[in-house]
Amino acid sequence: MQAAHSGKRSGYLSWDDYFMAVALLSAQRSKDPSTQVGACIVNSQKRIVGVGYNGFPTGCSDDTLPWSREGDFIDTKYPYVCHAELNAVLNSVPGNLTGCAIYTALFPCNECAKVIIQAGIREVVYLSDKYAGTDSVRASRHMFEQAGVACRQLEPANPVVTIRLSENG
Ligand SMILES: Nc1nc(=O)n([C@H]2C[C@H](O)[C@@H](COP(=O)(O)O)O2)cc1CO
Ligand SMILES: [Zn+2]
Repeated sequence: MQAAHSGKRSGYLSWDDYFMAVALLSAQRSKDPSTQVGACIVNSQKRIVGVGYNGFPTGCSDDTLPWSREGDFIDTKYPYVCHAELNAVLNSVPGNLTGCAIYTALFPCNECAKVIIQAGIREVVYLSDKYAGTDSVRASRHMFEQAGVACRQLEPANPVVTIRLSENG
């Protein structure tokens, strides 16, 4: 006989972990061999209004454009790749992002910081800050501070979130 449940399930995902996990799941779509980034935009009603990951613009081939990090600028991924945060904003459902939060796997660069601020997003929640100290991140932090966009590093309640797509194995 199954035990009767008298209370709610424990161990469910917190909102923060849930939105970051959605960002990280989106990152799994990235073709970038070195850094996969995902982002998830959430409105004040805790509804997801946009997701994105880093990749080349629509119609630009993942197989012809370069994924290299080094060499002449034109031969690297950097001039071509759209960052996860930019894609999350551009992919968002038509409407207003004012007052939203963006969950991102990696602290935003200065270009995405401008997009985030101009879109009216008021909070940045990030996991990794692996490029802290670079000019790009310093400029982002400077702009976020001036624009009053709050930034916080997520301390996940659940360090691992498992998603099983098959009942077997
Ligand atoms: N916040 C970010 N969002 C992103 O989507 N990216 C993307 C751009 C590249 O595709 C990749 C960084 O590549 P690498 O320099 O670590 O090999 O992550 C990078 C940053 C860092 O500012
Ligand atoms: Zn960026």
